[in-house]
Amino acid sequence: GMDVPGRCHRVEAPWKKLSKEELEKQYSPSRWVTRRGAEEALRTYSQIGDEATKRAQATRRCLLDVPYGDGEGEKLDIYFPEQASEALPFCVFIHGGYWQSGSKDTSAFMVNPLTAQGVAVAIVGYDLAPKGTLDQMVDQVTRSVVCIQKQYPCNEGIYLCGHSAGSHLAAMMLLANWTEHRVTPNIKGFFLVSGIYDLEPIVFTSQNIPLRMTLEDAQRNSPQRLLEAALTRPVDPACRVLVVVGQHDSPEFSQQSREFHQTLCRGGWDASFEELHDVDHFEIIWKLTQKDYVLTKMILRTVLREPDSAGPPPACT
Ligand SMILES: N[C@@H](CC(=O)c1ccccc1NC=O)C(=O)O
Repeated sequence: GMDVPGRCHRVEAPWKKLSKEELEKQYSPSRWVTRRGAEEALRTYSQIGDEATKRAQATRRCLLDVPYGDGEGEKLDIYFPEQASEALPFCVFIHGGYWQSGSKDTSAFMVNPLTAQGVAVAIVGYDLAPKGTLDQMVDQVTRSVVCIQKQYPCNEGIYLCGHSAGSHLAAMMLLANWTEHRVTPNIKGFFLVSGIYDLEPIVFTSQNIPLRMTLEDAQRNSPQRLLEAALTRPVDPACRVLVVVGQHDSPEFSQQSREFHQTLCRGGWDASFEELHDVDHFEIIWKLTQKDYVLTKMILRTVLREPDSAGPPPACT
């Protein structure tokens, strides 16, 4: 109908006007790569992740398969800087793969450049669909963060980084209720890379076959929707949120990131948005293996920013 000025109305989401074929294409990241074919892009992504993980395990002190729960898939890997210390910043990475592919064992992209600068990196494993549901994955990531806080109570900040579906899981931590876990993680920042924040359109694509999400499941697990509805302000106003998307991500992915950033700003979060020049959905993350890549530098600049000396000393047992 006609928009009534001054009235409260919701604009129909643009994706609802797309044909089934177009919606499927918008939510198929590999169909938007520019320098190689779809298959080759996916193969290269796995290969670079695999090599980076082998290199990290061969050259860094690490704890592999640390359980954060009783489930088979509830394990994380932690990689440490050369300089041993209890008071380290931690970057926690949640891999992508549409909640149905990928593994912590092939996702140590950022480990070498970050640990070289004194940042510990944790790579989280979680139960993929169809074994895991969205609700279970969100709970698993929540418990993995709790586990790191309990294991390293003197940490100098926990920074959550997620890619694509992993960025969705990371974003859900903006809304986590920590009180039931009897610990509040020292989360100081989020790096949300090429993520999906409104899951509703996914329900109508082939990606939903193994996920088996109902519309209610999608709504309950959409940080975009939850943040719009939340009346709460961020617990820590100093917590930074960086929302990034690749120039060659699909228009729908780009729009999801822009809208989520706007909603974060309206909710009082210290959020910024960047579209990264000349990278696609996969290059944006595999280039984190390079210390001079723009996103590697953004992460390091944020994590290594001078610690706040004005605040109270960290409660450390
Ligand atoms: N079949 C998907 C695969 C995919 O989307 C993907 C693969 C690896 C890492 C992240 C991905 N996307 C979102 O989580 C595609 O069309 O590219």
